[in-house]
Amino acid sequence: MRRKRLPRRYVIIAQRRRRRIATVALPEALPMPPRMLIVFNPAAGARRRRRLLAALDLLRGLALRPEVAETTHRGHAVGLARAAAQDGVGVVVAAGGDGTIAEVAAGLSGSDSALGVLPLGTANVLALELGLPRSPAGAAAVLAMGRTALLHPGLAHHADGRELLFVQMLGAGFDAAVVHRLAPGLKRAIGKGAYVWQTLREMPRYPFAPIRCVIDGRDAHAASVIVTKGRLYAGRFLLAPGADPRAEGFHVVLFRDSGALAALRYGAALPLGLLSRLRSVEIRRATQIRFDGTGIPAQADGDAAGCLPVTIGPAPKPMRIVVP
Ligand SMILES: Nc1ncnc2c1ncn2[C@@H]1O[C@H](COP(=O)(O)OP(=O)(O)OP(=O)(O)O)[C@@H](O)[C@H]1O
Repeated sequence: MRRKRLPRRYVIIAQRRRRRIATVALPEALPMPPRMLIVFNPAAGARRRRRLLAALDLLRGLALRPEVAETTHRGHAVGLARAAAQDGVGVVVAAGGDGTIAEVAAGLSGSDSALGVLPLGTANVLALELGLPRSPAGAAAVLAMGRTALLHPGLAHHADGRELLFVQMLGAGFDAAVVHRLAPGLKRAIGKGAYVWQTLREMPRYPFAPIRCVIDGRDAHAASVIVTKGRLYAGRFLLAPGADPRAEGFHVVLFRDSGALAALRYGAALPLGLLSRLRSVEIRRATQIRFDGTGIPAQADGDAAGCLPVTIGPAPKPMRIVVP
């Protein structure tokens, strides 16, 4: 059967075995396309190169001519994005997972360039948070439309003067220990299952040393903590109802109980969406946070981020992000 040709203003956003299953209508006149750079992390997620090519096909079909730069090492995306912003590139797209998005966002921080996202990572939490389509074609259609919203990243200050920008979350304690010890090869091979495996391995050996927290000037203690910009964690799991990366401030999730059994309880409550209802879990809204606890690991947007102490506040300026 011959397939009917759609007018150019329609974009196929999902196709399975040559059968079109969803389309999206673009506005009659697309805005003048800005210069676009796609920063591609070949180490993120799985089947990423094929998915990148599918997105590029669609963007080129819409007369967009994105350039592509491939990262060669951790942290490379920061410099690539910064150079593009200084060169006047209007949209810099992070093609990878949350770690790549955070690096591109750090490079764009303070500039007028917008952040775009092609979700090619393992968990893609920010993409889920913002309702970005996971299919390469759908994400490309969003980039073509060019609608933006404000994103309010967080900035972590380490004791040695290092600063680290994060877009989704910063955790300290047990979940950070899991991230620190996770083998990248295992994550590439089995995706999110690698986190479950590593969590089970860490439970009996993590020492659960107490973390001293100062949250907007008020003291608290916890076995583990997560400062989050968004509602979700590790995919679609509900962590902090009401949080939104497009809003200012943070939600601080305090896990008060320590030990392997408590970690197991939290791990079981998360996929059931019950974490925020546990009595030993407290969620506070805040704008300035400090965590102390020498040697306790930290993670930011799913990547190892050194150890405590760390002070967290908002990034100096919000940034624009391309959204559906
Ligand atoms: N060429 C590269 N080789 C190895 N690692 C890289 C390279 N480029 C970037 N990285 C690092 O890869 C790490 C993982 O990237 P990213 O977080 O985007 O993917 P992911 O972990 O699969 O996705 P998610 O965070 O959504 O689960 C980041 O720490 C990033 O700095």
